[in-house]
Parts: sequence; structure tokens; C-alpha cells
Amino acid sequence: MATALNGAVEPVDSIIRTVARSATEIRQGLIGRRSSAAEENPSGETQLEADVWADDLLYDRLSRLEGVAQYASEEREEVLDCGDDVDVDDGVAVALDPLDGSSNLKSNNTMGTIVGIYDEPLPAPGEALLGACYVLYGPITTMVVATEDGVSEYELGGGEATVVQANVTLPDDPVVYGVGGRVPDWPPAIEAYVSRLESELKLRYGGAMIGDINQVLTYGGLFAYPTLESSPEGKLRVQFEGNPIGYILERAGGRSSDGHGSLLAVEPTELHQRTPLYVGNKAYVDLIEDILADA
Ligand SMILES: O=P(O)(O)OC[C@H]1O[C@](O)(COP(=O)(O)O)[C@@H](O)[C@@H]1O
Ligand SMILES: [Mg+2]
Ligand SMILES: [Mg+2]
Repeated sequence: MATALNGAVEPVDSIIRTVARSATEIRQGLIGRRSSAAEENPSGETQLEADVWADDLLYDRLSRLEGVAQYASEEREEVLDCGDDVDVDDGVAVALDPLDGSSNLKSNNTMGTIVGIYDEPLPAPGEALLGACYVLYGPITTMVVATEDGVSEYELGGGEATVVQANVTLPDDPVVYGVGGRVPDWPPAIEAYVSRLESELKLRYGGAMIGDINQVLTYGGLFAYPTLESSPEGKLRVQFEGNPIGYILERAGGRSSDGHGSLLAVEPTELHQRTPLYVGNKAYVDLIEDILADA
């Protein structure tokens, strides 16, 4: 029997393995699916054919797995119940961003897939996560998996996940930062924060959170999609983006915050709820909380 990925127990291991096996196929299936689907997602964003296709493919595979009680994604209005054989209180709930950064598809830049596995019905707080992972469709396809055991990075190819690094931790000497949103839309506190970041770190911003997060995990630093004048809740979604990424960064020794405390402590009231997001080395996440507390 294959060893569990990153020590994950069932059904978390099956979910992560299914995502890993599907990733190469998703990457291949992006070809020819770069145009807009005629629909908007529940956050009011235009969907691409690839968003809808990847969501359907992952729903089809994950909802069949034993122990998966619920499926939800950025691309669907409602939580879906998966089969009659598992009660929502006994099984796990999966929440996905099937393609993160899909607006990068047009310009052929980095994208990802994000998965959170919760042991509570959705919407659930990040503290209910049993594990989380993301796939990065870069020059090669990699996957970062976090469980209570820590964080590991894998290369994906031919349906196999090969460990590249076990016990991934954020480097102590941070190097890079990336902050989303238009500069004129940043409140004064965010402008002050970014001034500090740019005086100490090197800018890396790619338009797909997963690409930017993987740089932070590799080199150390800070990624934020902050509160904006036009949108105090920022852009990213708690269930599908904030929680899984917060969980992974915290397990890697960093911090996550909504500007006031850990993302994992946010009690969501809506499935598609947004949140400001600040993740990375502790000192820089502490700094934004201090700046916002004084603002
Ligand atoms: O285009 P912007 O405003 O820089 O936003 C980029 C951010 O939006 C996102 O693309 C949102 O994710 P989706 O593509 O899954 O909607 C993040 O990955 C990224 O960090
Ligand atoms: Mg996303
Ligand atoms: Mg998406």
C-alpha cells in the first residue's frame, strides 16, 4: 500500500491523492479552454471555460470518494451534498478554488488549484481544517500539502507525486513581497505598510495568489490582498482561498491574518465571504496588525 502523503489519514489522503492525479490532466485540459464561459461566478467574476471545466472534473472525482460529505467551490452558489452514505457530521467537506488566478490563462502565466478539507459542514472556520493543499501549474507541476504533521512539497508527473522536500518551513530571512489591489485604492495604512515592505523586500507579484504564495514559501516574505477603499473585505474568499493558504503558511511556521488575528479564527457566516489576507513571516504579519490597530 502506498505511504500516506504527508502523513494524512483517510479520507484526507484519498482527497489529496485524487487532486494530485487530476493535476496533470487539468494542466493538459487548459488548452482550448481559455475563453470566457457565458456565466459569472457567485463573486460576480466572469468565468472562463477552464474554471467551469476544472470545477466539474474535481467535483466528479472528489464527490465519489468515501467519507466526502460535502463539496463547495468558488464557481458554485451552493454547497453540494455528496451521496447518501455519509452524514455531514461524520464525513469531511471539501472547499475548492479549482483554478486560482485563472485571469492569467489569457496571458499564459502561472495558476493554481487550492483545496481545503474541513471536518465541519460549510461554511466552516479554518480551525476546522484537517488538511489543505495547492497545486502550482508553473514550468513544472508541483503540489504543497499541509496536515497536522507539517508541510511537504511534491512534484507531479505521470500520476505520481514525488516528494521534493519534507518539512517545508518559511526561511528566516525574508526576501520577497507582493500586495494586490490598485495603489490608489489602498487605504493610508496599507500605503504605510507597503512602504515598509518595499524598503526591506523585493517585489514579486504575478496575479495568481498560488504563484506568489509559493515564492513566499520558497524565499520567505509576505503576500497580501489587503483591505481596499472600494472593498474593505478585500478580494479573496475565506473558505476557498484564505483558510487553506492560512493553514499551510501557519503549519510552515509563518502567520496568517485578516488584519486583526489569524485567518483560521474567522467565523464565516457566508460561503462566498471575502476577507483581507496577510500571510508570511511572522514579523511582517505582526507589523500590519500593529499598523491597523493604530490607524
Ligand atoms: O488581478 P488582481 O486584482 O491583481 O487579483 C489577483 C488575485 O485574484 C486572484 O486571481 C483571485 O483568484 P481567482 O482567479 O481564483 O478568482 C488571486 O489568485 C490573485 O492573487
Ligand atoms: Mg483564487
Ligand atoms: Mg478561481
